[in-house]
Amino acid sequence: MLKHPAQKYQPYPPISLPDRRWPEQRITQAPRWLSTDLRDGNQALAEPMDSARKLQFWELLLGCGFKEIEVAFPSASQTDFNFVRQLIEEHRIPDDVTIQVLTQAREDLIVRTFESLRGAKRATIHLYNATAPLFRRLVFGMDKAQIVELAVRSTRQIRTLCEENPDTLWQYEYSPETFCFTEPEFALEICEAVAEIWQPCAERPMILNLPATVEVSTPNVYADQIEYFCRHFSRRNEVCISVHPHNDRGTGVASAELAVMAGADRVEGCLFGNGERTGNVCLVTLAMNLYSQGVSPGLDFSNMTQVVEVVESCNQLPVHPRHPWAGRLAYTAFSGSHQDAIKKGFDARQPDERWEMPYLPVDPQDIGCSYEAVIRVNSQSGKSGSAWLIEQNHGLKLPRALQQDFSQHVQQETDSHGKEMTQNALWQLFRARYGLVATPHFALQSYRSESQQDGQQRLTATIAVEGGTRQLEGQGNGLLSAAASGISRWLNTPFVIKDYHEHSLGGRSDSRSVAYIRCLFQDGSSRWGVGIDNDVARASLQALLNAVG
Ligand SMILES: CC(=O)SCCNC(=O)CCNC(=O)[C@H](O)C(C)(C)COP(=O)(O)OP(=O)(O)OC[C@H]1O[C@@H](n2cnc3c(N)ncnc32)[C@H](O)[C@@H]1OP(=O)(O)O
Ligand SMILES: CC(C)C(=O)C(=O)O
Repeated sequence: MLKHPAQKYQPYPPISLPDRRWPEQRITQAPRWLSTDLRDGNQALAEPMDSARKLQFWELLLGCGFKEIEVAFPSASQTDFNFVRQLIEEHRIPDDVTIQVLTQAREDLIVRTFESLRGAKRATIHLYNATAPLFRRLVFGMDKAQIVELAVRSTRQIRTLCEENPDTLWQYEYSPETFCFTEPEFALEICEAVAEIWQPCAERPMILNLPATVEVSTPNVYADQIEYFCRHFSRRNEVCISVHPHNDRGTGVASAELAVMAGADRVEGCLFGNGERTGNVCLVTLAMNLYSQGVSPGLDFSNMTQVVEVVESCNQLPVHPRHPWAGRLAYTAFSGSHQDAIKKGFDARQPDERWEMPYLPVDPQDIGCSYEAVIRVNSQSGKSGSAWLIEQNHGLKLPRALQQDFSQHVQQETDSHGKEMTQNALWQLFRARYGLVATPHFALQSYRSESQQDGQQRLTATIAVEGGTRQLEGQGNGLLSAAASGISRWLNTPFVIKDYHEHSLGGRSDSRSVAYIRCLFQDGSSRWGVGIDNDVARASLQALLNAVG
């Protein structure tokens, strides 16, 4: 890289709009959406979609609720042409959906484009030509007037062809490609000239699409350009202003949002930001950003996992695991303090309340995800993460001190191999540590307890130990203290019960109880045991045996 990049690169001059109004605006309703996955997305793939993949993507877009879909560049390839024919001839286009196709401003290509649309009930013809100085000079070798004439001539041809095919409800879209680095006055001039030919009105709808073909400025500059255009375009009320942000600087989403604040009515983009170079703006992100603010996006991503799978398969490109809202790690916390806050959030949550959840701006269930992936455990995790998983998967509500104790074992384990602990591995570790195994070291077989006249309990129990059995006898002011005194004598190890907790195990079909006991030994060490049984007394006694076993 250069030490002095200014010798090679310069910023595009920002527009002067000191009385800009967009910073005060709020987005309170969704814009019109156009998916260009099957056109701009498709043209950026190493292997463009065949008709089967296009059809699968088309069905997905309909399922998500898109009403405007750019389906092809019909004059580009037979595949694209045939796809448009297939949609029309097989009556695959719902009445409330408009297909859109793109063409260059070239007579033969426009004719071919119209051929592809024969018989369509409604369609948008999308014409583009680049307007920026660099492209005028380098690509077209034309001056401003010639560039305007190119757009005007093609618009006239398109209008004539539309009039010759009155059975289709036509909409016209014109894109001054490279709008974002075209002189603002010239972008206005060429759009005025095109609109003069088309004569937009309710019967002849028109979209002016102002693309950030290559994202070259900060999003506020793009917003200024859009606001300037909206304020100065003479037929503003007769046209729909659309934006088409690319993502070269990684700020495509911000550009689109600020452009909508600046007056844009419509946004073109692709699912998960596929498209030329670093992609088109991601429509999933835009829609979910609105949703997270309580604004209905008019698109449905209730089954986000399926949307990701279909898009990955059609584009043959992966969706990044940390992609906003949709990546498989987008709702996952590995780190301890995040997990702790999330667990507290879920513990405090009341049904039907407004969503207030630390680190989770939307409820993963709204997009079809379970809470399972919300917390995953590795060496960065603390007590709450493991406790959450044990509770979610097995219904055990671990007392705080046991959470801390278990967390140390988890930490040792994850530090030893440096990897994530699966939910199963976590549960196996818990069982092994606290005695929830098929044959505990000391296993309660049977017990009998009697209340004495002096109020004391007398306990007699049979314990399976190392292949044999052992009789245990003890007395105390309750069942557990009777067991503790018997065990102390038997093992010749004095200890006291420091913690005792029990609860029933959740669901109606589950009548079991779980007991948690911590024993404090004379040398200051302490150990936890856990017992689960249909009988709460048996659960407690086994928990005690597990703590000392
Ligand atoms: C920003 C965007 O995404 S725009 C959409 C881009 N998408 C695509 O290009 C995908 C489909 N394109 C294609 O299949 C081909 O480019 C075709 C069929 C359209 C045209 O193919 P070709 O005739 O071989 O031309 P080629 O691809 O080389 O295009 C360059 C020519 O078109 C001209 N051109 C480029 N854009 C336009 C336009 N919008 N209107 C008119 N002419 C244009 C160029 O000036 C150049 O002309 P020249 O050969 O006289 O110098
Ligand atoms: C054709 C236009 C809208 C385009 O794709 C772009 O400018 O990126």
